[in-house]
Amino acid sequence: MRRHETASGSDDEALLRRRVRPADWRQPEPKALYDLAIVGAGPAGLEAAEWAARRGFSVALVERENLGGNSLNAGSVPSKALIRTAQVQDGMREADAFGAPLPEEPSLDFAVAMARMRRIRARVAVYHSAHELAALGIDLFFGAARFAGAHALAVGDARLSFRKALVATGARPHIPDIPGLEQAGYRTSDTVFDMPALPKRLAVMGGGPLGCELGQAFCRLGAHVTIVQNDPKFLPREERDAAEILSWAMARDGMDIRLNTVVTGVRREGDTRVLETLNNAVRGEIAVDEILVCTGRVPNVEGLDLAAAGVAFAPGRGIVVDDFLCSTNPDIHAAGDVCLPLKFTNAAEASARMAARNALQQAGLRHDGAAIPWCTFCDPEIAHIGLQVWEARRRSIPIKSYTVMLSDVDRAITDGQETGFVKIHVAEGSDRILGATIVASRASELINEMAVVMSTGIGMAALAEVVHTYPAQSRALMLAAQAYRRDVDGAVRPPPPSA
Ligand SMILES: Cc1cc2nc3c(=O)[nH]c(=O)nc-3n(C[C@H](O)[C@H](O)[C@H](O)COP(=O)(O)OP(=O)(O)OC[C@H]3O[C@@H](n4cnc5c(N)ncnc54)[C@H](O)[C@@H]3O)c2cc1C
Ligand SMILES: NC(=O)c1ccc[n+]([C@@H]2O[C@H](COP(=O)([O-])OP(=O)(O)OC[C@H]3O[C@@H](n4cnc5c(N)ncnc54)[C@H](O)[C@@H]3O)[C@@H](O)[C@H]2O)c1
Repeated sequence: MRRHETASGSDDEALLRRRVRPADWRQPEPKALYDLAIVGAGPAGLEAAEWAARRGFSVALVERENLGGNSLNAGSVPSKALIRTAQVQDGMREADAFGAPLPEEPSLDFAVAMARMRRIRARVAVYHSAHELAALGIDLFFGAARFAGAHALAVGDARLSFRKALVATGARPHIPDIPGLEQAGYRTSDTVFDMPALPKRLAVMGGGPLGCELGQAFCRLGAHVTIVQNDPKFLPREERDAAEILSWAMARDGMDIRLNTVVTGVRREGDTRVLETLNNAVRGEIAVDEILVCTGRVPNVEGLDLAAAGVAFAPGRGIVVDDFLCSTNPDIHAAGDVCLPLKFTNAAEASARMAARNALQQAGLRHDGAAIPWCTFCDPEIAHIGLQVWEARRRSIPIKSYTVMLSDVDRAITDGQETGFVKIHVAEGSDRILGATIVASRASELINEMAVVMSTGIGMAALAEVVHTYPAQSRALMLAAQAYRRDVDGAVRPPPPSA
């Protein structure tokens, strides 16, 4: 990062546009037949296009908006850039406790924070820019694609004939049908990164990864945030103790938490938006300046004329695919948010690589979400891979869990980041690791060690022997594995007799 950021972001916006949607782009002359035609250039479409082009297949890639899709333009990248500013703010508030008091109260220049986010977005865009893709030999078309038969796409006047196709059209924010919401006005992840000023009062609807990440970030930036979740807990996909730590952390930050609460209506009073809520039988109201809707995402299947290609889809679920990511048309696969229940950038990329290999090389790879790690980038971060405890119970899989609290990990203590735990689930009677949940300041990094361990089949016995750096938070994983060793050994063995 530059030492002195400025609020001027127009150069970065122009740079971003040149990379993700150049104004002077000339559509290529379509080839007679493409090996692979891809609809959508988000993480899934880009991954498949680059994988196939590098192996010599002819590729057409169609994007109706901006290269990079949701992840680059209004998802992972801008959100993490803003979350980093929120962390810096929070760190300054804690500075006294580290013996490094600030000379004055920390303040925030929101315009500079947003300019930094735009600069980062433009910078990251370079890796998959239009010119990079063209240099790889990919025929890139801008425009909305629709199927014009089982083996053809139409983009404006162009007709793209293909041997195989991949639908990677992603998803968009789901907007709940709440009386008055539309008239009152709201933001979603598509528009929140364009906010000109930090709202004084912000209501976040939805306590999934999106609502929790952005809610906590805006709170730390200085907004008064009320988060409304219709479920009894945040992050319903996560284990209860992980979600409870997050609830506690958000409350400590000063967020107003409304669990088990539904918004029944919204009205506008001048510049104020008033949410009418219901918690059990109790009615309430929340007055705010902005509403951020974070209530899930719905797959983009409209306007594709999927019926013309014999591709079935289910409302809410998206394109129907089999275990090999093949749609009901054997020559059309799908990948990413348009067909997966786990809507993450890494899942989109992994599924696209697999779909491309299945389509073009008949690789026969079976898609299995169990190998996908994910993380919610709150403080503390909450990461998971593989089996959940509730899932094991539902499927009657006997498991044993080994937990290490971060407050017992030296590096977490030295850093003052003791909130959280590492929990590894093992198949009972063996050392086979089936899943892990990590709540820690760096859970997004720690979970990748579990991904390596699980994908290579390393068990708890071997993990206990792997030498980790000292002090490091990742030693928590080693300590959990050593707890397993002590468990199976029955007791700590006596030291060997001295020679
Ligand atoms: C705020 C936010 C933060 C997130 N943070 C993370 C994170 O930290 N980590 C993580 O792993 N995931 C995160 N995600 C999720 C992640 O962004 C998505 O899972 C990912 O972008 C999905 O990739 P995709 O390629 O399937 O779809 P998308 O990124 O949605 O791309 C699909 C593309 O298809 C195009 N398209 C659609 N229809 C057509 C058509 N008819 N013709 C041509 N083009 C079309 C769209 O314009 C779009 O560019 C976040 C999401 C949000 C909203
Ligand atoms: N770090 C990450 O990987 C990351 C970050 C942000 C988003 N994402 C992905 O983007 C997608 C969208 O995220 P999301 O959090 O919006 O979706 P989500 O479906 O995971 O969570 C939405 C939450 O909103 C709640 N909800 C639904 N309707 C509501 C209503 N009317 N009022 C109050 N609460 C309501 C639900 O109970 C749910 O917990 C997800 O698939 C997520 O995985 C990932």
